[in-house]
Amino acid sequence: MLQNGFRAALVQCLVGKDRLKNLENASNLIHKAKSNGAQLVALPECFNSPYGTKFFDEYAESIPDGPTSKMLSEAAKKHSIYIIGGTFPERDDNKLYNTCTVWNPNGDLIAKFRKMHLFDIDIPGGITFKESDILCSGRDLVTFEMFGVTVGLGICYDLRFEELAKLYRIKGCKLLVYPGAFNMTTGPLHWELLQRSRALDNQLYVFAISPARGEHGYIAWGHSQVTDPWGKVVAQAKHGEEIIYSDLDFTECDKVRAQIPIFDQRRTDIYDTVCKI
Ligand SMILES: NC(=O)CC(=O)C(=O)O
Repeated sequence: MLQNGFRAALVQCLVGKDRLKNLENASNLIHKAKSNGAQLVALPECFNSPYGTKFFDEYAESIPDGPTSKMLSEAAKKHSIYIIGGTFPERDDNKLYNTCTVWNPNGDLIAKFRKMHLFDIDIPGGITFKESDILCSGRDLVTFEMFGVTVGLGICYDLRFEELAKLYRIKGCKLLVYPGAFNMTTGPLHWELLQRSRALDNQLYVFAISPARGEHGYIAWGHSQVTDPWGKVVAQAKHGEEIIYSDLDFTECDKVRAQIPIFDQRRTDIYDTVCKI
């Protein structure tokens, strides 16, 4: 255990159409990350299925009953680590969600976050995507504790919404984790910039974990990334299958917060960010 934090591994796995192969591959990469000292392993958005509205229904599982939950729970327990299980389509009460699950070293499900802002965009000549054709959006901010640190969850498009990140900062988070699959249109300009912005605005670590870039269907940008509370990119993957590691030191959050105290300097007498839950 590091003195002021822990070692994290971001697993940028390649995802195909075969659910069981996807699970086996993720499980092998989790094993590898643990062998390299990871205490937290994080997976990408839609790691058990291709990313696309036509796939969500077919690959959806109820949580924690399906094979994807089972693999994540068993891997967390076997390796005695925390796992942020990327996302997979969740079925609940005949509705579908894009959902992130978190598992503790006993294999228990300790958090579940449903994508709050659905990815509905239309860039002519670039990309058109409408998650809301099939998915419902989540309504809850979700945090959990690990090694004394409060962690907040978001998924991909949620990264674009500063209000969500600010609410997590207000709730005491020092790490925000976004499994995400940006694409070849938005990825080059926005992926790194958005993560650095959320990290700098809120003076916390940000993780974003992408699938590796495939050749068919929705092409993910890749470049999974760790950004520190100063807004510096401290680890970044290329676009293929890869694991990146980062030794986190949460005293960096305390330092930047003390040295540049923007949180206490906010003019909440003029404006405010209100958490309604
Ligand atoms: N896939 C997403 O949810 C978001 C994305 O690709 C983008 O915001 O760009």
